[in-house]
Amino acid sequence: MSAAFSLDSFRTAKVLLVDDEPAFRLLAERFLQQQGHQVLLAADLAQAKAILVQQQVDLVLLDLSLPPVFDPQATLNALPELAGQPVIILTGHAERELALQAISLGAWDFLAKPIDPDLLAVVVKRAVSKHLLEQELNSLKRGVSAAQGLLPLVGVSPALRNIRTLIERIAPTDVRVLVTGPSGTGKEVVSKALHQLSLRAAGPFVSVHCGAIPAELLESELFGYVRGAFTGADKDRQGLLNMADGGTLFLDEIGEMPLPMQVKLLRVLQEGTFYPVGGREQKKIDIRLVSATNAQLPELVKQGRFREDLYYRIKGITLETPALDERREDIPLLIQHFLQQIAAKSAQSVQLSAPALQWFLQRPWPGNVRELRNTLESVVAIARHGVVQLADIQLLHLDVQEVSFPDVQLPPGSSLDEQVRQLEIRLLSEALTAHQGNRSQAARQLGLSRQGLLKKIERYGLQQMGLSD
Ligand SMILES: Nc1ncnc2c1ncn2[C@@H]1O[C@H](COP(=O)(O)OP(=O)(O)OP(=O)(O)O)[C@@H](O)[C@H]1O
Repeated sequence: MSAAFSLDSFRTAKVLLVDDEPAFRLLAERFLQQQGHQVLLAADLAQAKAILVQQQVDLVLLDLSLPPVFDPQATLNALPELAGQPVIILTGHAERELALQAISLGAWDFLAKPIDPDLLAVVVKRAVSKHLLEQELNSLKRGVSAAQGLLPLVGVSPALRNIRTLIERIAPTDVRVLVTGPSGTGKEVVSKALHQLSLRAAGPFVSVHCGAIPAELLESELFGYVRGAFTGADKDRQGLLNMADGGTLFLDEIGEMPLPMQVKLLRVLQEGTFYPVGGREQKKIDIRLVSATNAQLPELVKQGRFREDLYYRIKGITLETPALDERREDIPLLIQHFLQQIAAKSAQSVQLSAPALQWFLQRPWPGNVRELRNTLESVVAIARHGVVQLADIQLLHLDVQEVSFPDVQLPPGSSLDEQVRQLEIRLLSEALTAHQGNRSQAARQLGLSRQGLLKKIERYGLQQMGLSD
């Protein structure tokens, strides 16, 4: 095991002790401090929740019988609100049944009072170590994704750079995000990146295509149902909301959600609770909501097809993924990225001949990145000897005549600097794509020193191209 995982190298753990007996609090506090933990004290649930709003702790020690009602069941009902760190239940012998129930509700362990200090020390250390390890793992995962520059989100255009920066800033928060843009521009990729870089990365990412599920099924799919709720419901079934608990719920094509369902979703977002279809037991969930649409939601609001109150609830921060034709400098990188993916799947290298590459670079892509990817996959499938020729493309696209070299179309009205930047990116990525990411060969073709090429690669963020020496 690497040094990064050694438990001794972890920071001091924060333990929150919730117990109404002042003498027990005092003794337990001293004992836990001697064990090297930092201790926070609360006499009831309200105090405990107030502390948890203010700061993160690594463990909660929770007495079941707390003021003002001293009802262990009431304390148990609050367990989901304490999720986020392990909870150890402290209980009298008579409450053993309740303690077992607590474990089934997600508590980490339970200790019977009077408490054996040695046992307390061991159980606390085990729970705290687990929590710190999980945190370490999450931060390593986030670090890896960040170091890879959000690899799944390929692109060097200003729009893509902007989206990447925003993702890095807002991913660790729970702010709701609405991703808008035409079909196939990467809205789901953006949503997944938000999840991967969030504190919820170890939790589930549940994707729901609101337009693909028939209106009459959407409610039971989202909320789940109880046995007997309708004909055919022969047992309880969890809904997608429940499955996303602790993670991210991605509502794709939210503009297609039927109005009655919008009302129900609004209630979940306002209260954080819902009832399964036919059920009486309220469920509580902790999700981060990311929604996506290719529709103009404000237009749908004006037409009365989308609730205004829901629009403002889901909007949070809006990220826009532009059409591929508005950021054509991303095309060579995307081609290289998809070629590498195809090669990894088929375990053999694939490349485009120069005319084939030009065809890809010159063509409009109304279906955006999805169309580019599908087209690439289909021409690679019919190519021979691992090289796609223009003739292969002609077999599938009868309109292919010939391609012109070099074709440098730049957005009208852009400044000279911007035109030079785009032209450089384009020529560099074309050379790198033509040589399958080999820097030395690309430098030779461009008449640059290797060092000069490396500098430009760094300046334009072209490291994403999967480079070799
Ligand atoms: N920037 C990108 N980097 C890498 N792959 C991308 C990028 N953008 C899109 N893709 C790929 O393009 C395809 C379409 O992307 P995605 O499904 O995220 O688009 P979308 O905008 O959500 O589409 P729709 O509106 O139809 O649901 C996927 O295969 C995805 O992996």
